[in-house]
Amino acid sequence: MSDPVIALRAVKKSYQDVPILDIDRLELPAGIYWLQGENGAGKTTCMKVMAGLIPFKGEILLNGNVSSREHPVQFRRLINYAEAEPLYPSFLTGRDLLELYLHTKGGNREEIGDIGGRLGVDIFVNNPVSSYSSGMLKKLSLLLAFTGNPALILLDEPLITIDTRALTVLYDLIRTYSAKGVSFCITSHQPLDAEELTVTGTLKVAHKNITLN
Ligand SMILES: Nc1ncnc2c1ncn2[C@@H]1O[C@H](COP(=O)(O)OP(=O)(O)OP(=O)(O)O)[C@@H](O)[C@H]1O
Repeated sequence: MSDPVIALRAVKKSYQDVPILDIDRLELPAGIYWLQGENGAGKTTCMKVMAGLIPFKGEILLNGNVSSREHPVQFRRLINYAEAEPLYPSFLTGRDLLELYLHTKGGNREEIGDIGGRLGVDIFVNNPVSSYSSGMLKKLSLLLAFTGNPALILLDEPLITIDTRALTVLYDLIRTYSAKGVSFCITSHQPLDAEELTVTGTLKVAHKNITLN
């Protein structure tokens, strides 16, 4: 059997000594996962931990052997994260950020250009992000999440604020990338459209733990 795309081992996360996550073991085979939980349950914290963006105790393995502890650079190259409410330095343009991501994460420039066009990011990509609406920021963050060659893409509340045309494009992108072997973990308080996406499983965050159904 193939290695899980992500495996959490004894992962603990606290903020100022307040425990938020305490996950003994979680292994996810490749697929598309819907991460559920009440407000404040720890979904965003879990994504930031998985993405290696905030300190935590324990270890996470990607593709069976890339360790958050031992191979932090390789680890971050294999996982992309789009925030629920993205914030970028206001003086940068979307193009600056895109170039930075393509430079650091790599990936197919032509493909990213095509996705930018489909999401409608190309229209405003040369403007400073300070001029973006919340939906424009969201579209940019989603585009950035598809740069590089990730094994796993974490999308935090991707359905909110984007228009219906972009939503259709996003569902199509998730299906296409999933067919190419990329896994997804998606938080959404709204149900994911079952006609657009077949999820592999649902993950529930509650009582500091995550369970897979
Ligand atoms: N930087 C921080 N400092 C202290 N506490 C934090 C911090 N970020 C989050 N928390 C706390 O951690 C808990 C989990 O927050 P988190 O944002 O992960 O929840 P969530 O499941 O994503 O919630 P929501 O559905 O409302 O977005 C909450 O109790 C929150 O108050």
